[in-house]
Amino acid sequence: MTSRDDDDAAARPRFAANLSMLYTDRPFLDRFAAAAADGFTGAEFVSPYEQPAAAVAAALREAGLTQVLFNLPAGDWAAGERGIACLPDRVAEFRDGVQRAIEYAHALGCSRLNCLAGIAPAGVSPAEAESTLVANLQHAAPLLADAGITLLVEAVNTRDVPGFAVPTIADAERLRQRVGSPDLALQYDLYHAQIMHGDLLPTYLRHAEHIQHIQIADHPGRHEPGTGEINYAFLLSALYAAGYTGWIGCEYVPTDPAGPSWLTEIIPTTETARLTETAH
Ligand SMILES: O=C(O)[C@H](O)C(=O)CO
Ligand SMILES: [Mg+2]
Repeated sequence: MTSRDDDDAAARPRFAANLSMLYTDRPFLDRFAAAAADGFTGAEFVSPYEQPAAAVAAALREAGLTQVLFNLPAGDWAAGERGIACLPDRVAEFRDGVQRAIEYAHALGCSRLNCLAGIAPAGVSPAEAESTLVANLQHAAPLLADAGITLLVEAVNTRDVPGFAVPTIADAERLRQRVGSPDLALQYDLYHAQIMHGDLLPTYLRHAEHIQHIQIADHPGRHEPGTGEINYAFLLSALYAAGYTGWIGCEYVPTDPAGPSWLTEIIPTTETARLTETAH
């Protein structure tokens, strides 16, 4: 497995709008067209399951977007759940969710699904939560691979989500190795990584071989690039110069009433790409 997205050999950024965070002033199915009008070519979101798959597929098709990613069913989001994969008493629900996710992914032509590990509840030891997570991923990864879908696991920062079972990408990589499946890859969310440890480009380079999807937002605030401390002009150039050819999921809370003008302002340049050579 490599970090390269084999369906597109050209090293140029491709941006997917996260429709759970962007365009939230309109109904979910209307967000696809809004994203396309603003220049996004892909879509991702937390969960399509509240809508019939055919309705989501029609909105995607009419907008001319590629469905890049969504999550396996992640529990009761409104109640604060952020995945159920590490919960020992939810294994049957997790496994049902894998089948449901495959159906939606096929309807949407989506080839990546993210597993949110969840928050280990009080009364469950870290060892038991991790064994549950490992067994669930060992169950899901080959099923998805047979369906033509790559399973990803994402680290989420523990300031926003206290107790999240996979806090850093190094933890995600240890988990990937323990699962031992060639069909499990990593999702690298730069916002979460900035909060947990920073060192964003060297961290990418350390794990590049297994990273199949990247998400972005600035910090602090989780707003669009250009609003905080992360130098996305440099980073995006450097990621692609280092061989990443996948999608960039734009998973941020927008503040600019004019829309995503940063998309045309942050354009990777050969000058910043050159700097990656010294970043290893
Ligand atoms: O929280 C995240 O970063 C995940 O990517 C997600 O899907 C929940 O928004
Ligand atoms: Mg994310």
